[in-house]
Amino acid sequence: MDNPEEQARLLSDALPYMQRYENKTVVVKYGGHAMGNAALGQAFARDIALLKQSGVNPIVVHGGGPQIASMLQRLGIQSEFRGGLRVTDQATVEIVEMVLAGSINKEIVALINKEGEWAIGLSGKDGNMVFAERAKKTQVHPDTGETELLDLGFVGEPTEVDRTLLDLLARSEMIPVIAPVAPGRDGNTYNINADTFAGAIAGALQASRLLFLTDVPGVLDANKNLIHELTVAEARALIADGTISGGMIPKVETCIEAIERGVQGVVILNGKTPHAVLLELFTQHGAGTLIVP
Ligand SMILES: Nc1ncnc2c1ncn2[C@@H]1O[C@H](COP(=O)(O)OP(=O)(O)O)[C@@H](O)[C@H]1O
Ligand SMILES: CC(=O)N[C@@H](CCC(=O)OP(=O)(O)O)C(=O)O
Repeated sequence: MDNPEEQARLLSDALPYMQRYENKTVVVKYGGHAMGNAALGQAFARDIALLKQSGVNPIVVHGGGPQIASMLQRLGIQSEFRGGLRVTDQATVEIVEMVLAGSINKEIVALINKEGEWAIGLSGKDGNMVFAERAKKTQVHPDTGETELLDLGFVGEPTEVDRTLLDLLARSEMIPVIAPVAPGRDGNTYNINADTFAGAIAGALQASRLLFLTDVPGVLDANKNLIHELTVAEARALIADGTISGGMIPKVETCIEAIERGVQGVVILNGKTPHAVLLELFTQHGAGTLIVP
């Protein structure tokens, strides 16, 4: 773009938004489906670097469901999902930790560092940041109609979040990049759904924004049109009437919980749109669905 007038207009439109988020914490959940190709990954890393350079305190929580699936397949380990969560035995949790806290985490760190920033890769285990307990998910048995506890193995729910390390990093040049794995007080390692993990971190930090980068433009209505803004009550109604289904249910439920914990606004947006994070935070109309109290 060479037109100086257009450049000036863009800058003057963006500046008030940049000031609005100065010194504010923004948690970005980078989903495995949003990690498309190398160019998109670099555009994401650039957005995170630019947020830090604009005075925002960005925190990245990443997933990696598809990447875990392909590694399990390569190793010949069967895997299944119940209630949207991966049933995780001892062999699986070792692979989950290896893929999430090992390869994916370091790839994202390297991409951000390539943009001239100082990212640091962590999991819930570092600095006693997160402790988890065995997830207590229930489902209604299709034959008996009784509510039963799902046996998901080492799938965890965050029960304690200590913000000491994250507060320290916020005062430094470092950008935390966190894998959703955490220890239990029982000595086990737990696999935590990345949306749930990001919600817990954003809640503990009372974040200004929590962004969920996925592979759809946001929450879609019954006619598949993007809904730009939803209240908690409207979101609940869309779950109840079936407009929101599948993987979008736990995502929207996590949004609602995060708002109830004090996060000011949660956005679901398409991570496959280049520079989705910048467009969401620094333009008037944003890019996805904003869920507000
Ligand atoms: N109302 C809806 N609006 C948007 N997506 C929906 C809706 N209902 C169900 N979905 C599904 O939810 C999916 C996103 O959830 P999920 O696959 O778990 O994302 P991620 O892996 O990024 O965490 C979409 O790809 C879409 O198929
Ligand atoms: C318990 C559980 O299901 N954990 C997820 C963790 C990764 C994740 O959530 O990744 P996405 O955000 O890319 O889906 C898993 O094993 O796939």
